[in-house]
Amino acid sequence: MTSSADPTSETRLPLEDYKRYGRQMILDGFGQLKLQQASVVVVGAGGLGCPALQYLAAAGVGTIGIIDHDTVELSNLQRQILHTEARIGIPKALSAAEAIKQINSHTRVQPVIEALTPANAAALLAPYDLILDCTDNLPVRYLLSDVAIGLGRPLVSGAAQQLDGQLCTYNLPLASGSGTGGRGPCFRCLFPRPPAPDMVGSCEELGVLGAVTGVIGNLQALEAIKIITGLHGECAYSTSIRAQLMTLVDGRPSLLMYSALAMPPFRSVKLRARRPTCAACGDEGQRIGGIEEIDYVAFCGGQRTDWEAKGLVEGGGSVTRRIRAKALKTILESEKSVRILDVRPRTEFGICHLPGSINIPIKDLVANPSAHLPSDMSSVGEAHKELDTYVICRLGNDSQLAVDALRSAGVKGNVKDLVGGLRAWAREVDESFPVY
Ligand SMILES: Nc1ncnc2c1ncn2[C@@H]1O[C@H](COP(=O)(O)OP(=O)(O)OP(=O)(O)O)[C@@H](O)[C@H]1O
Ligand SMILES: [Zn+2]
Repeated sequence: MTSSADPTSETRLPLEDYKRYGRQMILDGFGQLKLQQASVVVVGAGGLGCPALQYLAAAGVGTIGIIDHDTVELSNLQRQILHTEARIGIPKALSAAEAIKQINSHTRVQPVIEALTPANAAALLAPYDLILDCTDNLPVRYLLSDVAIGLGRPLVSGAAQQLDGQLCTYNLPLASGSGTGGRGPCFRCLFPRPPAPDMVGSCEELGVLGAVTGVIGNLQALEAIKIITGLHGECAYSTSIRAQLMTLVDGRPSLLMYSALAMPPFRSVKLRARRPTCAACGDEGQRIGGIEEIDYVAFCGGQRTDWEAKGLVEGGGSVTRRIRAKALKTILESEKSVRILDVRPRTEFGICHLPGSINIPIKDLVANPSAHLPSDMSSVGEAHKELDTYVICRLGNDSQLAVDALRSAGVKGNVKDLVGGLRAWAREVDESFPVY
């Protein structure tokens, strides 16, 4: 009998593993033992983390860490496929751990119910060979990139929103002689400055299709498996995955972009080499300093409080320009004629809307306010036409922009927007109104 299916390994796999993993072990150059000896940490057990965890566990990664502070909600189940109706309300890290143990009872699963922060990141991530960024926000993306450099770990980063996604591996060890300083670029090399906060939206605000996060999460697991097993390039077989990572990877990293409706749906952009002046990984230039001291949220332009971000409070706007749901209800129940302008996209208006409301999507309204107004609103100044107007949207942010646009177009009369949007309407006035 031969000593092992992995010709260079010193240790043998348990007998049943030949059966379990045989389909992948016969792939050219595949190192099952390396997967078993590897440890991978997945930060975020949401839309990307769930599919990634599922494939990592099924493929036989020996140790898997799961870091997430959040709990399972009903709105997660459309895409966060490891969680179930029965586990709503329990921490995602525990729910995902339970699910992957059912797939592979041999996996050592290490759930951590904590948010990754500058203070705890290095300690939480250090035990692992490889890091997967499956989170959904920019401050954590920068934090993970900086910590990955400090620890010398590759960082497989995914992002998905609406029908699009991106995949990129940062700090990837390159084959010697590639002239790129031994490692691929970090996130800061490519994005030294974060985009303006207004350019960044969440899945809650912009939407996302579950199968799209599935595509990117799967690709993250695949990248991790390629790096660990040596499929990424010429591999000097070693029982120590960390030692191996220093030498094995061949080829330049690239950014993979996926767009479900495009043809072809995948595009790949070769990344520039590591920037010598990068504040995080560069040899020259200013260094970022101690990670624990960095305020990543402020670096990314600050963060509106949750309440403000969700449009539930007045924010900077004047109170006289806004109305609360209960007050709007009283007005609608009175004899007074008013105009309700709903500025959500047409698809959302089609899902549900208030009776008698008119739909003018915010994009159309802002692009050319006077061209898209209801006909009686464009003839400004005629007293009898000056109906009171109430502008509504989903969360109460776009409606504020719409009021500004209407005023700048010269619309007079009483124009207010609904604080908290239709979300507040459902909560405060009509519980039967759909929340989405
Ligand atoms: N600093 C962090 N540490 C650990 N986990 C994080 C951190 N920041 C974000 N996450 C997690 O990353 C995951 C991102 O997944 P996703 O966006 O699909 O979920 P979500 O935030 O529940 O979605 P939704 O926007 O619909 O509420 C979430 O589970 C979130 O809790
Ligand atoms: Zn860098």
